[in-house]
Amino acid sequence: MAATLAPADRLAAPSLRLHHPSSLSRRLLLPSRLPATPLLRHRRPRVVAMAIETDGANSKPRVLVAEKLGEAGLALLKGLADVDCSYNLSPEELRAKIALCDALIVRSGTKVGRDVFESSGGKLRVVGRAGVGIDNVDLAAATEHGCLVVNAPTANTVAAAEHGIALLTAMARNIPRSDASMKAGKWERNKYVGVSLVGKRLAILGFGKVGSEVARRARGLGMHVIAHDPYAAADRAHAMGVELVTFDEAIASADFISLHMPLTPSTSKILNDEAFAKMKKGVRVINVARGGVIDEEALVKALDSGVVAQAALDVFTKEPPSADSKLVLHEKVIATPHLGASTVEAQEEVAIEIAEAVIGALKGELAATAVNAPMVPAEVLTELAPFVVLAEKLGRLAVQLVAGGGGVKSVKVTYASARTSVDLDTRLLRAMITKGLIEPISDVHVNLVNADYTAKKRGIRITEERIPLDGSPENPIESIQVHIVNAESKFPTAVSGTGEITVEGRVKDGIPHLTKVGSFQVDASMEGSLILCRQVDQPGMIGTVGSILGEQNVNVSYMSVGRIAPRKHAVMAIGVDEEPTKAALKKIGDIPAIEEFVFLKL
Ligand SMILES: NC(=O)c1ccc[n+]([C@@H]2O[C@H](COP(=O)([O-])OP(=O)(O)OC[C@H]3O[C@@H](n4cnc5c(N)ncnc54)[C@H](O)[C@@H]3O)[C@@H](O)[C@H]2O)c1
Ligand SMILES: O=C(O)[C@H](O)COP(=O)(O)O
Repeated sequence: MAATLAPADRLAAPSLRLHHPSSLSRRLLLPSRLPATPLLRHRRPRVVAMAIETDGANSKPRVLVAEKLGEAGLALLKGLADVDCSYNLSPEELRAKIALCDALIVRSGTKVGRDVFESSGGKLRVVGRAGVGIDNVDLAAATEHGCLVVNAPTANTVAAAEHGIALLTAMARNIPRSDASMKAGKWERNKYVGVSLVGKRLAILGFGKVGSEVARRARGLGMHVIAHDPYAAADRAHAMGVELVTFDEAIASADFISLHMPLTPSTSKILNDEAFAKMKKGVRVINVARGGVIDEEALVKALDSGVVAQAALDVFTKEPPSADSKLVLHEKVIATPHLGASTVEAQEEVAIEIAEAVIGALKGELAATAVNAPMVPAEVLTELAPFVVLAEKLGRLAVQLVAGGGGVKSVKVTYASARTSVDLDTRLLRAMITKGLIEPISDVHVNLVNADYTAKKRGIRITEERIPLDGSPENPIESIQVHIVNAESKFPTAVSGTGEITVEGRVKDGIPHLTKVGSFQVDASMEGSLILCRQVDQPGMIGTVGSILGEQNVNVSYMSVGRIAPRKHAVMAIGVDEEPTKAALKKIGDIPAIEEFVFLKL
């Protein structure tokens, strides 16, 4: 009985060119030779495999570093690539340069929009965001163009949290204004009376990496910390002495509100007129997340009305804000120019983290921290490597069996495995089957990033099923079957009893083997090219076909015959190293006992 797996929409999709599968599998097995940063060492790597084609065997990839990056990261990049550090590029300059670059590294100051991907002409393979927030990168456009986006998600967490606390305390004690007053020669002790933090209620909105580090520090200051985060685990919060509450509860009861969520369509302007109206009068707001999560006009009104007593802002909807920004100039606002990640230590760590991710991607090794591709644990990737090759070859084979070559709308993939679906991560395999299905019939380069997107765009629905097997789950997969549903075949024998074009493969001694075509069992190692014949099962067929190929100097790498019953019909799979001429193929087709035959490239 087949168990249905999760739907095939788990991949975001676009285009890194994968190398030939056999080289991909070698790459998947290669350990990274790069030094690990302390942070990376503590993390369990989640990875996505992809490989980059460069222009020639000796040419180095070219990396454009468009914003200042720490020296240690630059040094790592220079070990592999030609590095062009060009800062403060105009959008036109960036578009002009990008067509020459395999990778682009930015911080939050560079907008990497659709225009950038379009201008790259397909050369750009990876965008590295040297920081956390990827709201300045058009992820959909990256995915559609098959460009991997990686970020550096952990290296600046502490720096951002420390900056949040610095803003909170500086605001509460009027440090910036009293400092400015003193520098102006004044001594205004009564004017700058602050508020105490101890016992005050701090609401953290977004209890992720930065939010929880802020919470930890605020607890140390004696604050009562609550948090709102629809996706955070209550027990993790509880263990830190933080209570998770609803959004309304958080904003209505807080003395201080600190924002730590990403900017997304659902968090955009989450603090708006309506939200400010629910707040306790005299609340203080800190934002080191993204300017766009606050409706800045609404905040100015709330400051003017006294609902918000003070605001401390590191980030702005438009960066830099205009010189006459009412918000920045407001006397109740303290502002810093997006300095959350800007410590010496964080920038070195960020630079190393992003350089490693980009280099990994450029080498076709394991790229950690992919944002727009499924991330598969390294051990799973290694274990599945031979099946990755098999999966692509089965897809490639199946689509070549379709009459006309293009009429694929529905594909069913069946994995026979002793593993439960929870223990069998098939995203990589599905992506590679998709690659195999699409590349022979189009000029699109399919990879792990764009596989699902490309399939969807071409109207191909891919569903997955698992056939549960008894026995040891040590071998992840016993066999993979690719079924093309509702399609005519140019080799009708490939159509199984259920009416689908069916091919099945297994991995034997690390080598992918074709084990079934339609209802016929065969055993053919999947290398080079393949001739499939259906013939009357009679003596002399192997010799006849073999001598036609021999006359043409075509080397036969293997032959395998599968039959239903003696002297009835048989299917012969013949592996060939060279492509036979049309004349040779015609000669084979003209053998009277041959009923159907097809030549396939693997
Ligand atoms: N100012 C800076 O220099 C600086 C530095 C680092 C990070 N940041 C920004 O800080 C933010 C948080 O970074 P992080 O590393 O903690 O990210 P994170 O992904 O670890 O945490 C974000 C949290 O926000 C939560 N969230 C998502 N939608 C939410 C919603 N509607 N309401 C409440 N919570 C929601 C998520 O569940 C997640 O737990 C990001 O916007 C990042 O770009 C800024
Ligand atoms: O999202 C981030 O990592 C921070 O906002 C830091 O941005 P930056 O790299 O531009 O300092």
